[in-house]
Amino acid sequence: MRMIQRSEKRAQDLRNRAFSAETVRGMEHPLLERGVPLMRMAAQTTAQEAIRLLEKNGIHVNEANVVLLAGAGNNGGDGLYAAAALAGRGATLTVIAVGKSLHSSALLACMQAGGKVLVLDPESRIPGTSNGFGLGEAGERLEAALDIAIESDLVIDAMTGIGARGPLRGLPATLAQGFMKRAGRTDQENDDHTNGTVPTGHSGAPLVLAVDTPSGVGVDDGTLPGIHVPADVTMTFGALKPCAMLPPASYACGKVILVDFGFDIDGVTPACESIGPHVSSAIRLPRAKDAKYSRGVVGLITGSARFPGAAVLSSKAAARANVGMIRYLGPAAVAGSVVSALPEAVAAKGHVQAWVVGSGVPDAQHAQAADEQRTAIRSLLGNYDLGRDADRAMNMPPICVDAGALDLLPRHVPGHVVLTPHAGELASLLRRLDEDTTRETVEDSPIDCAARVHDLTGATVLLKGAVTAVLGAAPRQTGDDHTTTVRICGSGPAWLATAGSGDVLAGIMGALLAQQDEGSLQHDPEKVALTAASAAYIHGLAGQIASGTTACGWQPPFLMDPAESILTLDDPHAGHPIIASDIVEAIPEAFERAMEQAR
Ligand SMILES: NC(=O)C1=CN([C@@H]2O[C@H](COP(=O)(O)OP(=O)(O)OC[C@H]3O[C@@H](n4cnc5c(N)ncnc54)[C@H](OP(=O)(O)O)[C@@H]3O)[C@@H](O)[C@H]2O)[C@@H](O)CC1
Ligand SMILES: Nc1ncnc2c1ncn2[C@@H]1O[C@H](COP(=O)(O)OP(=O)(O)O)[C@@H](O)[C@H]1O
Ligand SMILES: [K+]
Repeated sequence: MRMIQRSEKRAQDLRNRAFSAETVRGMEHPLLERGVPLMRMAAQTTAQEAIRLLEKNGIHVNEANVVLLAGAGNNGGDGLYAAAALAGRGATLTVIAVGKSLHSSALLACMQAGGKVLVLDPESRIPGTSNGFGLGEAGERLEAALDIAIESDLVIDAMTGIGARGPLRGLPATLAQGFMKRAGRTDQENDDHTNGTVPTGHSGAPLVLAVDTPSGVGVDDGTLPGIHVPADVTMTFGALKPCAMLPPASYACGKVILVDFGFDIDGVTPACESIGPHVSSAIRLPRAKDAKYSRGVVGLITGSARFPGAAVLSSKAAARANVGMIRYLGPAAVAGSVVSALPEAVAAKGHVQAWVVGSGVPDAQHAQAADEQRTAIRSLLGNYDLGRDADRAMNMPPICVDAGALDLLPRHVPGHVVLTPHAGELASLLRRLDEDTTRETVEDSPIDCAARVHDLTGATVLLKGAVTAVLGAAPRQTGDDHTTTVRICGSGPAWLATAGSGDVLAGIMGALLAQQDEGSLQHDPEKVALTAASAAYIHGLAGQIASGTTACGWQPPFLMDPAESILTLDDPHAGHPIIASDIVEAIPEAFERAMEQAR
């Protein structure tokens, strides 16, 4: 098989961009026209990974019991050829046919290699198998299929790939439901399997290898619309699909291996993108002629008598994140704590290049009627109200609106207003905008909900989570009156879920906004989104450094060439607990690493 020619840039683009199913089909087309055997390439690499995965778990392929869940489409075809290769290497193979038909030549290959086929649909017409059984027998066959699947070493899920439409239905849904129940696998458990680690021997249940996409995930929108089969490893072909990048579907993919088919992705618009490779463009290196003011000044109205720590953490984080100075402008008592923890902080008014407001400030529900901080923030945010004075709003410095300031946001603001809610805060924001939303809705459809807030307010929205999503405006395309880019950042380890972590992010955000050339963000929402995502990336990297792990919310996939044999995939160190102050300490090294990664 031919080797793929791949520049470093193409490798980065492949690993950090995901394309819709339709776009992927468009990229497959010219290769299929030229007779490139894509299905064989997909199958061969899948078989290789199956062997590696089994061996990693102490099972040699010729002793392995493998079950293939095969759908009627080409995804089933990929799976059948892969399974045939495993049977050819001595594995005991059972094919469970969930559709009315199977890819005929791939099925033949399986049968010739000694695979047994168990058909579940009484109305199926599959050559070489017994047809025409009744509903009673169908039920028995389903039970038998589940028994075999649960007792196997490896389940290869080839029910649906990019041809999936809507939630899983019919026999694939029933089978998935039964399998998940017997395996005792919950979504929660699979969340724990992300972060680039392959679980070994989870409660004796079989390993799961997904072909192209786990069956049941929302391929294009990254949702989990119903029952699905979470995978330990997903082998995906040609290019990443959004489900391998966007939460919550990305959590169901496990470790992702992308087989490079040689698609020409240059100039093809991705559906979503991970920030990784672009972070350094948001970092302004100090210059010979710099003085502290030209490196950027951050103004903070954060913390409160109740949460003075948030003022300290956000100020310290901003001060460490490559700016010339920070101004702390909260109440005198809190300013005292800030200055004693950070003598570098200036507690006096003056010009700033970016603002951070709201971290550790009470929201409307918890504040006293005349809360000093909220009054100051309300008055500052009023300047960003496009409905009041658009010129003024456009000329204000960029601002990070966090936590308690989110409910003070004017209805229409420019893109250089960056909101940093977590799921609960985004739900409250949507309710304030008259949308009936709960935290659960946001967790189920985070991208959709964040896009909604961006559409309704105009602000750039950074929704925090294990995978953080940034929704901001994209350059307008001809014919479109509005487009939105979806950027994700998955550099943060789960150790970041600790009190004050969000305050640290807000500080880093203010510092990154402040160090962009003055006036450059106000008319460049694309750059704002990139800067916001970069702040989340550095925050995540600092979390990795502080906790001693490289396991994180989203890892770019491993790239594999069809001609390659077996990859070595190391599991990351688990790391150790941290407090928010540890993240602050690690910020300078995170900057260094981000710049090194760009070289
Ligand atoms: N083009 C190529 O040569 C290459 C393609 N490649 C591979 O092909 C895959 C795409 O193949 P595809 O287009 O055949 O669709 P596929 O994912 O098999 O799904 C169709 C089947 O799913 C079923 N189904 C759908 N929705 C469902 C639901 N909600 N619930 C239940 N069932 C549902 C649907 O049933 P139906 O709707 O017809 O009843 C039909 O049976 C791609 O992901 C990659 O793996 C690679 O090998 C590279 C070369
Ligand atoms: N499981 C996780 N994995 C990775 N990062 C996480 C996880 N949970 C939270 N984080 C990150 O930690 C930060 C928590 O912020 P926030 O919810 O505002 O907490 P707090 O208010 O306690 O500071 C966010 O940046 C978020 O993305
Ligand atoms: K699949």
